[in-house]
Amino acid sequence: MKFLVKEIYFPRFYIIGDPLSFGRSKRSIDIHKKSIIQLEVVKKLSQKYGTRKLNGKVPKKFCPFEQVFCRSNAIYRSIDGSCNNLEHTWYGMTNSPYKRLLPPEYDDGLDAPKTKSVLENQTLPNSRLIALTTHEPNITQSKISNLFLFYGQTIDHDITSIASLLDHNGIPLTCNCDMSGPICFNIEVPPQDIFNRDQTCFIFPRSSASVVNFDCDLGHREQLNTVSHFLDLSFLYGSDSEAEEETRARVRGFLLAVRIRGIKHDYLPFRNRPFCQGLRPTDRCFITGDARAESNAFLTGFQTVFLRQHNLIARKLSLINPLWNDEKLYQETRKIMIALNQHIVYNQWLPILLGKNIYEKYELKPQREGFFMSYDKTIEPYLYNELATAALRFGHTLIKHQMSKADRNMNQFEKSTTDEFLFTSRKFYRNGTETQEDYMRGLLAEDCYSFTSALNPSLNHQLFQGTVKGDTKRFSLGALNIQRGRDHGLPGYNSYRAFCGLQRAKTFEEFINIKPEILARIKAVYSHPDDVDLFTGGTSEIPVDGGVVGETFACLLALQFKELKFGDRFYYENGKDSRIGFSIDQLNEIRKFTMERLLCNTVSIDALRENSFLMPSAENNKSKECFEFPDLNLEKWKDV
Ligand code: HEM
Ligand SMILES: [Ca+2]
Repeated sequence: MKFLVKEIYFPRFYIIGDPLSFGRSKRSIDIHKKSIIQLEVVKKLSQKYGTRKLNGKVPKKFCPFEQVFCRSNAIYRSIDGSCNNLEHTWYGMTNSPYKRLLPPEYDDGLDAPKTKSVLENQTLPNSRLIALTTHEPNITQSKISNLFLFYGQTIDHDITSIASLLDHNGIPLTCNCDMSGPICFNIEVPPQDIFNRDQTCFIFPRSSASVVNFDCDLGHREQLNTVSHFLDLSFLYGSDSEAEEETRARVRGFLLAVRIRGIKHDYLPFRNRPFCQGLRPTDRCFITGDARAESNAFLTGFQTVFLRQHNLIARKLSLINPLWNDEKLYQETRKIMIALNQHIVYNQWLPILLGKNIYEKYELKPQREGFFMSYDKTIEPYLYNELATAALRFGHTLIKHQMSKADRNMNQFEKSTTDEFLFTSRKFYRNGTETQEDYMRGLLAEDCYSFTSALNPSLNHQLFQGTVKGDTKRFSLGALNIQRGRDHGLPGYNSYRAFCGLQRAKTFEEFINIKPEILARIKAVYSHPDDVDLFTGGTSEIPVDGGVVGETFACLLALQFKELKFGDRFYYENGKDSRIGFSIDQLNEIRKFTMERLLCNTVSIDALRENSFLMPSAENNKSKECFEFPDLNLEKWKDV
């Protein structure tokens, strides 16, 4: 095995030891500190003046954000998303706060996690009790492939990573069961939890705090997104220049990769061993644009697929344009890659997620020809807090308890439970190089669960059991998602129903798009319809016609992806600025590209279903040879 360029000593590191604290960025430390000061002041002011709607700004000295200056003639996206919007240069950039659809409902109106029921003097039910009652596992089948699901996670990692609390050295703050107060919002283990009787709590460090926006308006506790909010493949290229530097090979536009003699595919490069903390000394972990790439084997597979496709395009472009230097090759390849991915998201993934009606209503479908001329600079292309904390987590309910790998003939083998796929990068090389291909083919060969509130037992009862060295603590993903919503002060599910034009329920029975057997579980644990948490209510809905998720999540997701399209100056179809966009010939090449072609190029595979996001049981989804899926003709990028 050899590196594309020599192995370098990388100063930046990710610690793999703490599975809850992925959103790490040293910037968040300063932002958190200043935001906490601001919150204390705002709390005092609101006590004194009795108002929660405070006008005014944080004094400049205490505002963690500064003006972002841009080169007006830049023709490529910046690495952190800044300068996308030329009037509001910070819109959507790395380390900026989430925005919200509805104002938060913190207990004190500003900062304290939500614990109160709408019923006087009552508290919300324990998050773990809800997870036990309503997210109880069951077995379902679907027409959707695991590929659809884990591509979803890959997309999520492009657009959101909630900042965790870090100490001044950048190490995540952790909690123990005796701690409470500003940092820990632990979940008590209820007596009904027969799976976790040996624990007294599930630890829960709160998310890092931010001021409410870049302008530093006085206001409530907000949370911080540590990746660029745009769909710009930041999981591959990084969300800041440090990460970009790590991942680039600085040769012919390539990303750093490992080549193995006699094998045509690239592999993710290794991080030097001292930096794989939490893993065993002989284990290896990878350099990628996103710290979470290690968190499960399928996600690592997708990271590898995108790395391979980047290097394939860079290599071809360097032959077509021999005079282009590394920088030009890298930037042009990155631009094409981001476009290909946006095309797959908008053309193939979203219609399945949302169903035809909502997909069309929100104008998400790419055009068949011509340029898109509706870029709107007034849109703030930020992630909504509600999406990061609830709606984009829809995928958690689709993850099977057991998943298998598949060989070249798509025969499944070696079924393993969810837990066995987590933090398993070491396995990728242990049995030769086929392992990674096997995981990717496994995604194609199997369906995921259908959308119900159920979470598989590994996730709901024993998350991370045994995956993290020296730590036997178990978590519950259901409880974590609910608690995260409360940590962020999210209003209840009923408010989002109303936001999306559904009826606001006055009684549980008015949740008419929730199946009676699920509703019975909700009623058993909640005292009032307004108390139902967004994750729980959203995942309990019957899926929309022809889509994967229910009506409320579909509405939230559609709105988010609409804004990421209309509010992204570099959206691949945008023809308003010819200096930054593609030529019409190039754009038409991108329009030919599909997820199937991506896999044919990057995974050892001979044939694929016409729509690999769907199982063969879906109508007319026949298998096709790879050569039948067109690739883009890079000659259209030849300099003349
Ligand atoms: C084996 C697979 C998976 C595991 C073990 C897992 C586990 C987790 C955990 C522990 C968190 C952090 C929870 C918190 O502290 O608030 C998280 C966050 C999240 N997960 Fe998953 N997840 C998996 C797959 C997926 C999939 C398939 C999707 C979507 C299709 C998804 C979407 C998300 C999103 C959007 C977040 C929030 C990310 C952020 O903004 O920080 N996950 N997941
Ligand atoms: Ca991004």
